[in-house]
Amino acid sequence: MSQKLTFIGAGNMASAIFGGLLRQGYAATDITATSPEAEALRRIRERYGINTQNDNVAAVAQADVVVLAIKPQVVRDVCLPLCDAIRQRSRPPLIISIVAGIEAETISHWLGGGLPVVRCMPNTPALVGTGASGLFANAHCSTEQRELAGQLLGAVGLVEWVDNEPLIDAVTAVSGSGPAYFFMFFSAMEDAGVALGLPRAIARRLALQTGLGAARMALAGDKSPAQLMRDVMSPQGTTERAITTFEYHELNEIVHAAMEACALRAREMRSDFV
Ligand SMILES: NC(=O)C1=CN([C@@H]2O[C@H](COP(=O)(O)OP(=O)(O)OC[C@H]3O[C@@H](n4cnc5c(N)ncnc54)[C@H](OP(=O)(O)O)[C@@H]3O)[C@@H](O)[C@H]2O)C=CC1
Ligand SMILES: O=C(O)[C@@H]1CCC=N1
Repeated sequence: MSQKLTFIGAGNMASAIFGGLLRQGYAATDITATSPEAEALRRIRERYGINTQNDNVAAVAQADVVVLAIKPQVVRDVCLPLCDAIRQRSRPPLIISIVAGIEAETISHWLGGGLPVVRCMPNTPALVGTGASGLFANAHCSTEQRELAGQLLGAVGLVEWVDNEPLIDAVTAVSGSGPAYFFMFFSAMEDAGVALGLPRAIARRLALQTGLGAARMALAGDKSPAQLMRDVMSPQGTTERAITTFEYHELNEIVHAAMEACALRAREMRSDFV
């Protein structure tokens, strides 16, 4: 994979992906990131050793792959000025958009139309090589471009393809935003552990290790998470009491409502920011 990658935007998610790629041995000299903030670019250069640019037009000129890693609010204003630079290319770059909500066709249109676009919904654990990304390729993508996008995101974690673009909103609700749900749950477990008398540092380590162990165990075996939950519950034991309490407070309904709201917000962004 010696493709020239340009990240438009060098924030949380871009640095999680290029940080993960660098950890996998991707050449720093093949990665460029852009930002309007000179100070942000200096920090990125110092920390990651990649190329930086404050001129998006110049940064896309030589790129094989352009990763759009800016906020949905600014994506239109960032894309429109890139249109000429992309049109002038004999072979247009592959566009990978990680922007929540905004459709591949809209992005292609803003960049000049008829472009190969892979919409990707990654997540921040990409930074530690344990990301989970959902990908959708538009009809202009070649098999090689699909494979390239899969390899790039695959270097930082799990890749799952969907063949229906609206499903990217569902991916956003499960894995794109998902790390935040677990961080919230870990934080709540830590606080509850402290309330029960544990030192905070110990409560945190126990909660995090338990999450890691539970995920590893579920991934390693054939049992469903629901079955694994039942396996922990001894009749009339402690876990049963905890699970009954979660059920009484309708945890399942809360999770459904939160994830529906998440997917709905992704859909709303199409009208808010287009
Ligand atoms: N964070 C997450 O967990 C995930 C985010 N996403 C998507 O990734 C995208 C980026 O999110 P995230 O990384 O969290 O956001 P950040 O705010 O951390 O990063 C966005 C970056 O874009 C920069 N930027 C703003 N304007 C321009 C411009 N004209 N040219 C180049 N760069 C510019 C910002 O610079 P400055 O700060 O100076 O304005 C900032 O560094 C979003 O569209 C989001 O939907 C997808 C999956 C997960
Ligand atoms: O909150 C957001 O809008 C982005 C998209 C998925 C995760 N963060």
